[in-house]
Amino acid sequence: MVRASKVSQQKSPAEFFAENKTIAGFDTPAKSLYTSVRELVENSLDAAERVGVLPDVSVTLEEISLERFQKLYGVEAAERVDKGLYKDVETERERNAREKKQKQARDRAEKDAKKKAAKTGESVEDILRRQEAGRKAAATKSRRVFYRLTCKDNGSGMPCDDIPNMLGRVLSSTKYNSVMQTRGKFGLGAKMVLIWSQMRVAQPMEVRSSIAGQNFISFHRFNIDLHKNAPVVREHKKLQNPDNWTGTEISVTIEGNFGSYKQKLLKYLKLIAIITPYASFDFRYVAEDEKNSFFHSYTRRTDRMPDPPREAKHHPSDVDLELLKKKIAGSSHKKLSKFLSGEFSNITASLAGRLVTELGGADGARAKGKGNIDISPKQMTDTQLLRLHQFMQQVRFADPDGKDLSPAGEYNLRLGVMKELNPDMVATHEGSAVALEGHAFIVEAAVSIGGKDPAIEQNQLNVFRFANRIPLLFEQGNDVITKTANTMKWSRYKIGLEQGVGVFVSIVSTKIPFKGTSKEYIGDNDKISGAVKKALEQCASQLRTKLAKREEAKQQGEKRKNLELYIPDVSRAVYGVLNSLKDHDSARSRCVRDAHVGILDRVKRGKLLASHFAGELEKYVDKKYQEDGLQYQMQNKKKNRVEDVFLGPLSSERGLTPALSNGVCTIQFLAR
Ligand SMILES: Nc1ncnc2c1ncn2[C@@H]1O[C@H](COP(=O)(O)OP(=O)(O)OP(=O)(O)O)[C@@H](O)[C@H]1O
Repeated sequence: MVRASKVSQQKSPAEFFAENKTIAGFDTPAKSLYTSVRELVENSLDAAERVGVLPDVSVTLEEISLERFQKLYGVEAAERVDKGLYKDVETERERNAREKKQKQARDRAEKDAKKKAAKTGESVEDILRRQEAGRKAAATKSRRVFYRLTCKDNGSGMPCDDIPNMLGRVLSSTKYNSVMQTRGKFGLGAKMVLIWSQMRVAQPMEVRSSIAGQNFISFHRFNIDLHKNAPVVREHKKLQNPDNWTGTEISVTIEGNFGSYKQKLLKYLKLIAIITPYASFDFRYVAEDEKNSFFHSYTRRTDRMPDPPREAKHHPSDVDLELLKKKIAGSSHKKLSKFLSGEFSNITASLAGRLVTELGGADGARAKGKGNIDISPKQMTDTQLLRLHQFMQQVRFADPDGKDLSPAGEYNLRLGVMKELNPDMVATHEGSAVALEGHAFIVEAAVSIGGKDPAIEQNQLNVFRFANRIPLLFEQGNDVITKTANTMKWSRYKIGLEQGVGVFVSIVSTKIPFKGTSKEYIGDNDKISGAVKKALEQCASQLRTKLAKREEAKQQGEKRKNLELYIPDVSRAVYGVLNSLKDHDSARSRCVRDAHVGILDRVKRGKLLASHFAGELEKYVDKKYQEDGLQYQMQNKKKNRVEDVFLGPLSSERGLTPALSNGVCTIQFLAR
């Protein structure tokens, strides 16, 4: 018989997430390293944008080998005496088994290498050497490695007293209680970085931060007491701030595996640079072996930051009873109608009046002559509240308009794609706001064709997803954006995949319906899918027009080239005929009209050569194509065709002198 445990147990949120860290994106050491960088970078961007500052974010990742880690933190292993205790010391049996296995693997590899060599012409030795290098690299990847991760920004900074709570207490955030587009959402990310550190490294997090107008930098070192879900501050001091720096620098030591996630991490940074071209990102990797260190800089390409997102009110259709009670408790409205119009979006004063009258009737108050229900919300009984909530679910409210959202904007999206990937062609579109469960969302998209960047693979659709301007890199196949992009009939728009097509979709909303707390993908949803499709179709139609124009220009060019090809032969032939006629008087009288006598004379005197004919023919071809071009433009004018023209930013940075361009031409201003 199994006895039910009599002792009831509770778990703090910190303990829960420590035990279930996978749901927050902290799976393996490699993924945890990636997620840690991501969480800190996204907090930095939120912090800068919140105060309207162009973000400068720098990330440093310093590799710390196991040996150095042990020395650094004084945990060097004592000399081994009882060797049998250690799992990395082989027993006799284990060694024999390993050697046997290795021999079998070697024999197999040799056999395979011989087969491959016969096929490819490569030498067996080369193949084996490469395999050995691969094995060594895999062995390196499986070694335990630690990293000192530091992320510094120029954002809002954090009030000194808030730091331990905001970063050392799970489920604490300044982004709760507001209906607002933010990257952060759960009040979890930075704390998970510390919890991950505590689980493998047990070192505190260090935070330096200063807010505007503060003449010192606050410094904190702290851990989380998982059981109490509370910060444990180990050191707190005020440092001098001679440069009046505002921002935050968070530093933590974690276990990780950069080798396995290097490409993922760099892709993440590239994508975040695409969607935030007004930010500058530095990524410095400091390896144990200096030659493996590197530095990547993603430069700011515009000072035009999207208007920051604004706090919106809750939409009445997305309000549950608990939220209703909370809002009532926190409000000072004396009348229900004022409460409704003051606290919720899409309820005007007149609608609030209608709602209250209707509610009074339905509630029986009006029918019983007890006056209406426009009382203080705080005096409402539980039944009245339940009734109000149900009523709010039945009423048809206008959708939220999305005015408080902050999409990257077509300009930024185009600029980001151009600066990071430099494709041959790109089209962008920003859709209008759509509502989903009381939250507005906007889909913006870019579709690119070609380019040499390895991020765009040829012969396929390369889908890049963003949600609230965060790149989403995992669960690609399950995401609504990928699924929608894959159902598009690209050939209908004359878009072939040969050159590699890039599909960039960014969704912003006051509530992104992520699947899970790790914010990795958005599940299937008809409304989102419909809006994504619409945006992609718009981009695809623009590209079809551009491709048609390019094809037309190409054909013109080819025709011209073909004509030009004949010019030398034709000139030589004409000259040859004239040259043979010049001395035959009978021919002159029979075939040559007066007007041509001069030509023959000039040929005879050597004043007219084949090169002159070639020159004239070239002039003719030139003129013809200028006239055709003019005619083409006139036709377009008649059809009142308007071309999109884009003006690049005035910047002295390399490769970005301002340019006016459309599908036909580019005017480049040279900065002097
Ligand atoms: N670099 C920073 N600058 C200013 N404030 C910060 C910074 N990093 C974190 N914060 C503050 O700490 C809070 C907690 O951050 P945390 O990453 O734990 O959660 P979040 O960003 O609110 O949500 P999510 O778990 O979805 O990322 C944030 O809401 C923010 O107020």
